[in-house]
Formats: sequence, C-alpha cells, structure tokens
Amino acid sequence: MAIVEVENLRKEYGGFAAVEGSTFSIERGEVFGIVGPNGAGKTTTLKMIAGLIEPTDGTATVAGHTPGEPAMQRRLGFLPEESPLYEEMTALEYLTFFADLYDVPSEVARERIDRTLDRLDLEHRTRRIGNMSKGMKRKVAIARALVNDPEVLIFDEPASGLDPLTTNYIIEFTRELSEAGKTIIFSAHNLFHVESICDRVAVMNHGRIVARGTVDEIRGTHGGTEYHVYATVDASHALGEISASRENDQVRHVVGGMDDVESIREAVDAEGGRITDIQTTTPSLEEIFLEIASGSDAEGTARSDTETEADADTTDPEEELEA
Ligand SMILES: Nc1ncnc2c1ncn2[C@@H]1O[C@H](COP(=O)(O)OP(=O)(O)OP(=O)(O)O)[C@@H](O)[C@H]1O
Repeated sequence: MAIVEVENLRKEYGGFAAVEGSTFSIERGEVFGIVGPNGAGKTTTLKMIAGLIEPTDGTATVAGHTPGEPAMQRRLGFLPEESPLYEEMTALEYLTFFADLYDVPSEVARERIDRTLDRLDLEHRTRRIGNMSKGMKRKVAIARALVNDPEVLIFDEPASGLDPLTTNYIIEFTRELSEAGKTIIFSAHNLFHVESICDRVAVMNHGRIVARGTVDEIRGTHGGTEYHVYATVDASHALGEISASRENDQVRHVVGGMDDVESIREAVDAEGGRITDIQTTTPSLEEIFLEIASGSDAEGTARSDTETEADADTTDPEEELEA
C-alpha cells in the first residue's frame, strides 16, 4: 500500500489556485521528486502533505493518517525551503531541543544527532547557529528533520543555493536515507539531482501536475530518443518533413524511431548511397522539463492572477508538532 496518498489536492489563495487537482501516491521506500518552475506550486503541495497549511479541497495522508494527527507527525520529517533556525542556540542545543519535543529519550537522541552530524560532516557543533555558514545551517536543518527518525521525509529544495561539495553531501546523504528504507519526497530546481536519485517524478506547472512517472517514462512520452542517421546521400524525402542537414560530406537525418531509421536506410540504398553512422541522443530531464513547461504554458490554465494575503503558514516548529 502507498505510504503517501494525495487526492485531488487544491489550495486557493483568494481567487488564485496555487495548486489544483493534484493526485499521486508514493510507495514505501520511494524517492519521489517534484519539479517545476518558480511558483509552480511545489512548496504549497509539500506543506499541505506535511500539515503546515490546510488544503482548500482534497486530501493528503501519510501512512493512513491525515496531516496534523500526532501519529502522522511522528512519522514525518520536514525540511522547509528556508529553515527557521534558532540563531542563538548551538547546533547541539537546537537538535536536542527538538528531540525533546518529540520525546526522544536523551541517550537515543544524542547518539542519533551525533551519527547524523558525523555523516553530514558538520564541524563546530557547539558554535551558535547564527554564526554558521549557509551550508552548515542546512545540515543542521536536515539533522532536525531526522531527529524523530521519521519514515517519510519531505525535503523542500534541500540543496538550493549551496556549493557543489555541500550539495553533493546532501544528495548522497539523501540517497543513503532512501537505501535505509526511508520514503522521500524531494523538490528541486536542479534536475540533474532529481534525475540521479528520484524513482519517480511529478512535473508541476501553474499549480498542476503536467507529467508524472519515472524519468524514462516521462522521456518516452515527452521527448523520446532521437536517432541521428548519417548517410552519403540525402534521403529525407523518404519521410516527408524530417530534419536533414549537410555536415561535411555527410547528410545527417534526425528521426524519432527505429521504423524511420529503416525507411531512411531503404531510401539511402535505393539512391546507391550508404549509411555511415547512426547515433542516438536521449534528452536530459532538463530539456524535457523545458518542453513540458513551455507546452503547458501554451495551453494556459484557467487561473485568476489575483494574489492574496498570505495564509497563515505554520512554520513555527512547536506549532508544527502540536498541529
Ligand atoms: N501564502 C500565500 N499567499 C498567496 N499566494 C501564495 C502563498 N503561498 C504561495 N503563493 C503563491 O502560490 C504559487 C505557488 O507557490 P509555491 O511556493 O508553492 O511555488 P514553488 O513551486 O514552490 O516555487 P519556488 O520554486 O519558487 O519555491 C505562487 O504563485 C505563489 O506566489
């Protein structure tokens, strides 16, 4: 059974639908990526699953519990896009404080916090958080999301704005968490990371999911493999409108499937030419994403653009626990 079920989720701010018609489920142990341009509705979706904002409509459950139920809160770790850290505390004080809120026995908490911070290579654990670098603060926030040893982790842009080394640590660490059996929902701008660690992906644009599946499935639907057939003669007439271009003494024909490759081959043969090379190119998730995003832009969505006052986002960690 799916551990996260999202059904027809909708969030409106006044007349503006930040998220609409979102439906997906996530299996235990999966890494599920949510990608999309700025303002697509990723954070809003994640916050609704975490119980930090109320959906206008629809439901989200984690392990069968609705957001905010204490049984659900115990199973969930949330890493917000911007971590509300207590600047005056040291990393150890801060994490111990949260472990306490979750009623984690102190010796278990100490061991868990040390292990996580060791793995994340966080130095200066007794330094005030206010004096830490951005990367160090992010690591503390990640450790905080893990302090209750949750089954489901929601990471909103975990590595955004960090240097490549720290980013790598965080991505590798996320991969290890998944290998250890955690279910992870992960939003990101860097599609390379999404592609490298996510089992399945939802692409959002203008509040809607516009594509969903494994990266390969999305590739199959929205931008499959291209075949570049190099020949000594131009055989593009065999397929009507296809792209053919001269490159030195070769003609490159770009087609989308093996059947088309075969037609080019036959046409080349018929003209007494020969095929000199066939290469395949697979579009990156980034290229597919750009194509999907521009396509769904063109379709447009029935949304009013009236922005409204901020809903009461519950980002205070204590409220989060008591919700
Ligand atoms: N509290 C709020 N009040 C009004 N509008 C909001 C509120 N929160 C989000 N929105 C709007 O909802 C839309 C979706 O925002 P959201 O933060 O979910 O997008 P996102 O995909 O996470 O973007 P980003 O990648 O920039 O973080 C945006 O147009 C945003 O301005």
